[in-house]
Amino acid sequence: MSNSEEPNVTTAPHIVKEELMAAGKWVKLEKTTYVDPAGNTRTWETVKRTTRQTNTEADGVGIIALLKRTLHKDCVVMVKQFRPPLGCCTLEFPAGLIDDGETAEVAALRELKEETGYKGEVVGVTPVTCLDPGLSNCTTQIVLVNINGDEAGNINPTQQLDGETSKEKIVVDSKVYIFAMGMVQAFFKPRELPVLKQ
Ligand SMILES: Nc1nc(=O)[nH]c2c1ncn2[C@H]1C[C@H](O)[C@@H](COP(=O)(O)OP(=O)(O)O)O1
Repeated sequence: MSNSEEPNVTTAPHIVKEELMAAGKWVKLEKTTYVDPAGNTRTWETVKRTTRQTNTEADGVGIIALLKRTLHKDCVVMVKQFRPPLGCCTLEFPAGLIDDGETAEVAALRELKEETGYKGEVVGVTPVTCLDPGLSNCTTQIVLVNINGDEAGNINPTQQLDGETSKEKIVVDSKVYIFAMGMVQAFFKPRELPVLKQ
């Protein structure tokens, strides 16, 4: 009890119900009824993928692949592709959905081969991370991969991405942008935190 004798009602925020509003083959829209941190019952419009596998919390994988070659600087492999939701090309890390029965590691090596032609070796994997939590429950695991660029199969890799990409507008994926900012920071100001100026 507080001094004013009012009961101190604290409610942990939680989901009350999820109602289907519309569904397609790949995604669905739900009305999520929830109790917010102040104890108020509210609704939210939530997008979900229909493809999430039962044995994983992640919808897909993103792949940070380092191409390592003798007498070359290491390169980070990226993919330029036309993305229908944006109507233009994007610059992204290779990525894709996790198929039935796959681990994040297996999905990452398969998607890397499909999208870039490179055969890699997994060196690390993150926990499940969210992608756009104000819109969707979509999640990804980032898989770190090394590519031995001196290996015969990795010298002239062949992509299996559809069609031509345009040379016009390109939107950079936020994960790529933040990664690049981190690299610049680490290279040019390794002792300085970007927000907490010393
Ligand atoms: N939201 C989507 N709408 C579609 O019409 N089709 C979609 C959506 N998401 C995925 N896909 C299709 C397109 C591909 O044929 C397959 C596999 O995609 P994947 O390569 O695993 O993932 P991305 O490279 O990130 O598209 O799913």
